Amino acid sequence: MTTLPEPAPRPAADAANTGLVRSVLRSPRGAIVVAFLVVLILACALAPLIAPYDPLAQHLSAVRSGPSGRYWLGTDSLGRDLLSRLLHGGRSSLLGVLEAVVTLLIVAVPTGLLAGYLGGTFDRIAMRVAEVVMSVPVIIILLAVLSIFEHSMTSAMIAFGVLGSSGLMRVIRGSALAAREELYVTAAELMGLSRLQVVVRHVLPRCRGAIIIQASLFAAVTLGVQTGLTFLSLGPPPPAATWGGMVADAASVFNQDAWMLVPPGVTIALTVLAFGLLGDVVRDVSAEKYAAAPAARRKRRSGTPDTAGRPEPATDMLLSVRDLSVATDGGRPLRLLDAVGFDIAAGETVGLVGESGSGKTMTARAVIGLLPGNCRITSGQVVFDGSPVQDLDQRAFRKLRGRRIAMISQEPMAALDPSFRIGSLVAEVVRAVDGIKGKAVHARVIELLRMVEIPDPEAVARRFPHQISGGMAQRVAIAMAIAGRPELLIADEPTTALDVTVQAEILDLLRSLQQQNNMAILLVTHDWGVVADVCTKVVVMYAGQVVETAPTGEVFDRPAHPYTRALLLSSPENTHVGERIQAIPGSVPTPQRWPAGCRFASRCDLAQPGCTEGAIPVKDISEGRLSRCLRVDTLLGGEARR
Ligand SMILES: Nc1ncnc2c1ncn2[C@@H]1O[C@H](COP(=O)(O)OP(=O)(O)OP(=O)(O)O)[C@@H](O)[C@H]1O
Repeated sequence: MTTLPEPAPRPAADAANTGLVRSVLRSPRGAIVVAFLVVLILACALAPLIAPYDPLAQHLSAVRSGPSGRYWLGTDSLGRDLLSRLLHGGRSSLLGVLEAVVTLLIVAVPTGLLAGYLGGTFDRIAMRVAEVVMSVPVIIILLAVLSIFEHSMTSAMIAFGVLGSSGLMRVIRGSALAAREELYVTAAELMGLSRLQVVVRHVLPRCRGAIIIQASLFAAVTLGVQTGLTFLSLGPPPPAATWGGMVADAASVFNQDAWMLVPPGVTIALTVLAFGLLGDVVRDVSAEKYAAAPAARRKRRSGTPDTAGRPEPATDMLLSVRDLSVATDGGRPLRLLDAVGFDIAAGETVGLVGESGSGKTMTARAVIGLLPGNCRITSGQVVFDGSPVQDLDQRAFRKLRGRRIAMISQEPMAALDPSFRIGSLVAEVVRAVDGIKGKAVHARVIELLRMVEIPDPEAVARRFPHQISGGMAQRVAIAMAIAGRPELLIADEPTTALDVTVQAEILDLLRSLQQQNNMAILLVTHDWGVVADVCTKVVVMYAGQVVETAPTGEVFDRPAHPYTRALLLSSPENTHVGERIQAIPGSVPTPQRWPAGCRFASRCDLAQPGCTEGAIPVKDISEGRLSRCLRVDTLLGGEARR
């Protein structure tokens, strides 16, 4: 194995991994806002210690005195010290804001995360409830609460937090929906992490920026509402010091003494501004961070694998897929996989081949129990090590996934969460699949990185995903996949995103891991070179069906389906320099347009009228060879025109 080149550091992406708090503090606006809020909160919290006077004490000899050495901000109409009242009033105001924001977060964060991540019924119910809550007139509810719990600002603020939560819930749901599409979230699921672990570790951090922004804007609005309520004497009754009450006192004597309005007015305005600005700063910093992070999104795929033939699963096989059909949910289900079937023996490498859209990925995902949310298995069986697994619920499947069956994808970089160091990502999987803790985890992480032949694993473990090369990222993804010592590894085009030299290294690595661990591999690929290199058997898929199954050697010599033959002829490996690639005319029909009869007929030069008249049965040609073609005898007899 050749040594991997040292990856060039990519400084532009460093920001992506800097802590959000540190990034906020580094921005001048952020530093000023945070400093202001910290000083204000501390001053109000320490009011009993630092306020110069009792906020209720009346100094009748100094009524409306204006700022002076004795009363820094002056006094009100009863001679009470404005600074002391401001500090004490701030305690109840800021406490009220805290109560509302905490309520908001308690209600909105879990609901939004679960609605976005789980989708389905929970999402629909949560969204309907949110719509109802949003349509409720807030001020009426607050007045009702205050009339029931007289002068209880805490009750009003909790009610306000609940009423405000639907907005934040929808924002978080949107972020969670987007995060759910990230490859690294899928990868975490594939590695066997529980849903809670995936949500807390990979989805929640993606929503963190949105949560902070919305919470700080909500704090600004809450302060305004609360001041309004205390202004109307609906909060703590006089003579208690409140910011709204101070504004009300000042307003009543505004014509005689305008100054009294300045201390509470400026404090309220600055505090509202600070909360609002904090949200802005967090938004800007988050935008920079995510602009720097890898933007790869998981592409939605419509897959259709197949294999038909023997109705009974082979009991001596590690994996036996039989008549597996997958369709979309909903009123008009759309069939995406049609009676797919194939077997994989322990330690065997099977290539799943076909053009884009033929259903390879869907098959792979059905095997590992992670179909897209809108798809489900409608019939057939997936038998793993003798037990049917197609009906297992997610909890039961998680015991298999990452442990006995693992998967790696074609975009390793996108499968690694950019916010965590490599060591931490691998450790997370090790903890989940091995149940070990402490120093043993680090030792296993290094062992795994060594197994995938990463030079200087200690150093690589400390790097972030953007600081390693694509080839090294794929090695890390393989290390995570083999952490649970799987018996079956599904590799979905593991080398597509890599350059040729690195492709060869990764294939070598897969081959050597397979030999060391007797691990079976289902290799999804477009590349006949890869098939020839590592696969013992080939399953060819077209438009949601398996059209041919054959030992690798035989498929190259004598393809038993016109589609396989056309695929081979269109492969660059079969084209000589200066020769045109023999592209297959037309394209794979989408599941909406699958024709009756042979789905390849419109592109096939051997097609005859009988080919389009009805479903084509799978023919057993010889030991290990199946073909879904009526003209297979002609094809194998060499009468084909090309
Ligand atoms: N969630 C989905 N809902 C509806 N159709 C889907 C969904 N995912 C995939 N499909 C459809 O299923 C078919 C097979 O898709 P699949 O991704 O399995 O193909 P593939 O052979 O793996 O292609 P590629 O090599 O491009 O990944 C496509 O027609 C695709 O549009």
